[in-house]
This record gives sequence, structure tokens and C-alpha cells, in this order.
Amino acid sequence: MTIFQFPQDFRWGTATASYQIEGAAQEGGRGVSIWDTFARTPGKVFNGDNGDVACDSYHRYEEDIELMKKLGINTYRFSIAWPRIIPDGDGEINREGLDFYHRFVDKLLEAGIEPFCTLYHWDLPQTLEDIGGWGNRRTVDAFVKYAEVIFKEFSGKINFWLTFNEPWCIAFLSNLLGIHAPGNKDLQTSINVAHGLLVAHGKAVQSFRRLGTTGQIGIAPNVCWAEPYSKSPEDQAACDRSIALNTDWFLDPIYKGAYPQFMVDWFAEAGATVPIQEGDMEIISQPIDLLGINYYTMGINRFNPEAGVLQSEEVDMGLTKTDIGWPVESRGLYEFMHYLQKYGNVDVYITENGACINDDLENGKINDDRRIAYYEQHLAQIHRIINDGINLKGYMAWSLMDNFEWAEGYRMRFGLVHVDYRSLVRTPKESFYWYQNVIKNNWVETRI
Ligand SMILES: CCOCCOc1ccc(-c2cn(C[C@@H]3NC[C@@H](O)[C@H]3O)nn2)cc1
Repeated sequence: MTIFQFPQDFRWGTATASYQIEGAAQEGGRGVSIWDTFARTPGKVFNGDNGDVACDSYHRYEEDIELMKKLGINTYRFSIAWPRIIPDGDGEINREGLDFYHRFVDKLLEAGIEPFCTLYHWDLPQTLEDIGGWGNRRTVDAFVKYAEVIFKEFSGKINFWLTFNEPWCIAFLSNLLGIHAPGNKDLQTSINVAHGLLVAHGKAVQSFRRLGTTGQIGIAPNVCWAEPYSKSPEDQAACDRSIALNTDWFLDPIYKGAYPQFMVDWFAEAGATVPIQEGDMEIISQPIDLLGINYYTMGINRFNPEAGVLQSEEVDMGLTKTDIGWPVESRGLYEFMHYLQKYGNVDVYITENGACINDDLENGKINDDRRIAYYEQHLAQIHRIINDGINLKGYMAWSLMDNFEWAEGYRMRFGLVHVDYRSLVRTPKESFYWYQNVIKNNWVETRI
């Protein structure tokens, strides 16, 4: 057994997102988002599930905050639903939406929990998708207007900010692979979306600074760590492309002011170019204060000319998998955090990490030992990372509670707390109590 002690000022938290937990989709003046539309499109979401009710956190947030207090977290990552703030995307401000988030944030602060706010966690107002979404500069300008409303309203209450959650999912999962909303399947569209959201990110950071908003701001890429199946240059190059599309494609423009040339060339071969306008790269590369990193799994990849635009396919190496089919391999987090050092020893928060384990209630308990094992392994790696001198400042488990897992609907459960979607009763799982103990002790005890 080994005890890994964490730094005294290390932040312990959990994470959720508006569309996944709030429900009340037609309440409080909320407008329609692309996920309302996508979920209602037959065949897009398992079982035809949608976020109309979700965990009903719009009405039950005080109960949720009581659970957070019981867990002992000092940080809670959530997202604000743009369609609650400006329902038609770039028109009138909805005061009722702002008031909801003020009530919520005030309750968090009363509980001694630091709000960690994501401005955009995928619920784009549908009206903006109707004019081309992130590929239309009007959407970019509408995002800046929305962000400025939030900065003015919550400066002084919120001190940790993320512009975008998982830009790879927003651009490529949603507009090249078509798996998430709005479901496009076009390379040029996905590159236009990626560029649009990067310009929106940079402009929002400029506004954040100009308005003198309190706190720190960053962005939260999701990681795709991959190692080559063989020593062949083709397999290594396939891994490089997979990693780069999730990371370098977004962080090179932000930290270096230019896209990774090898990927620009790769896409040019496929007939796609980046729609860069004069001044864009200077806007995008506004200095940021922190990075959120979302890590779930890693792959062993090899070159396959038939394997999509990246010609990179993951090989099943027979590792233990979570119930969503992702291999459990915490080593990728350690390797990735060292890869990330090429951007400097920037302040990093793990803004998502967790396991989809679909254990259900048995005699009033959920014995999710596999989730505990997952967290034990990943927190041990986090201790290694900190020990290596990397500025990893905090950790937010995904997720506080079971919720709407996008195209998987409600069948996939990532929560430390079980949610009965009929009664909406919340039941802490055994992993909740395990994590409560880690937070109380500020150490993780591994059985290895
Ligand atoms: C068959 C081809 O498949 C291509 C990969 O398809 C996916 C699907 C889903 C993901 C995915 C889901 N999550 C968890 C969420 N992160 C944000 C938060 O909202 C969580 O719900 N992270 N990544 C990645 C890749």
C-alpha cells in the first residue's frame, strides 16, 4: 500500500454541465439549443433521450450543493447555458436566466465552494446554428456579447473561467464525425468551426481583460493520448495526428499564434483549408492564465489509410474497459502532461476525469468498486505528475452525479452520485464516500 499526499492548496472538485443536468428546458425563458434539436432527431441519441428533465438541477440545485458539502469539495465546475442568458443567441438578455445563476453561485459561495465556470459546454442557441454556427462570424460576435454579459454580471463572484469545453468535440466530433450536435459530417465545416471557436475564445479573453473581470481564464481541451502499435514511422505519425487534432490544433494557435503546419498540410491534401482572416491569429493567441485538461483514456494507434481523415486507428489491446468501452489506462495522463510541457509549465486543472460504470442500486447501495479503482489509479498518476514539478493545481471528477451523456443518453453513468431518472432521487455511491475520504485526508491510499 502507498500513501500519496497532495499539496495543501490543491483544489478538489467535481464537474457537470448545463444541458446534462439542469432540465427545465422550456422554463425560465430558456431558448432552444442545438442539443434540444439534435436529441429530437430520430436515431441521434440512444433511446431518444433528451435534456428536457435530466437531473432537474434547475430546481434541485440546493440539494446538489448539500451533496457537494457532504462530499467536502472546495471547487465545483459547472457551465452556464447560453440559451438561458440570450435565448435567441444574440438578441435580448433574459434577466430570469441571469437571476437563476446568481442564486446558484451565491449558494455555492455560501457553502464555501469555489465556482469554476465554463461559458460554453456545447449548448449553442439553435438560431445561431441556423446561420452556420461557429463557421459564421456573427456567431463569434454573439458569443463575445454573451461572454461580456456574464463577465459583467459575475465578476467578483466567479474567479475561475473556461471559454470552451473540449474544442475537439465541438469541431470534429460534432461536425466531422457527426456523433454530437449539430451532426455535420464535413471536414471543411469542422475546420471552420474550430477556427471560429478559437477566434471567439481570443475575443472573449480580450473582453475579459478589458472589463477587468476578476480571476483567471483559460480553455479545456480533451486529451487523446496515443502510442504507436509498432515502431514504424507510419504508426508513430498516425499517433502524432491523433494527439495533435485534440491538442496542438487548438493550443498551438493559442500559445504559438499558428496552427501546427504538419496538420495544415495534411488537411490541405484532403482539400480543406483554415479560413484565417487578417488579425485572427493575434486575437486567438491572447495570453491565458490556466488550462483545463479532460482525460478519460488513451489508445494504441496504427496507420490505416481507410481509418478516417487522420488515417489512424485504435487497436484493441485487451485492456480492462469501462462500460462505455474506453480502455482504463491512467499512464496516458502522465505521458500527456509531460507532452503538454512544450507550451510551458502552465497552470493546469484536471477539469474532467472519471469512469463510466453502470452499476445499479443493490439493497440501497451502489458498490462501484471499478470506479474507485479507476480513480485510485488516476490520482496516483496525478501525484506522480505533481512530484515531477508540473503545475497541476486541482482535480475535478467527472461527474458529481449521473447525467445526460450526450449521444449515449442516460444509459451511461459517470456519477459519484446515482440518479434515479424516474424519481430523481440522488444516492451517493461507494465511490462518493471513497472520494470524500481522499478530500478529507488530502491523500490517496493505493492498494498497489
Ligand atoms: C466511433 C467513433 O467514436 C469517436 C469518438 O467518439 C467520442 C464520443 C464521446 C467522447 C467524449 C465524451 N466525453 C465525456 C464528456 N466530456 C464532456 C462532458 O460533457 C462529458 O459528458 N468526453 N469525450 C469522445 C469521443
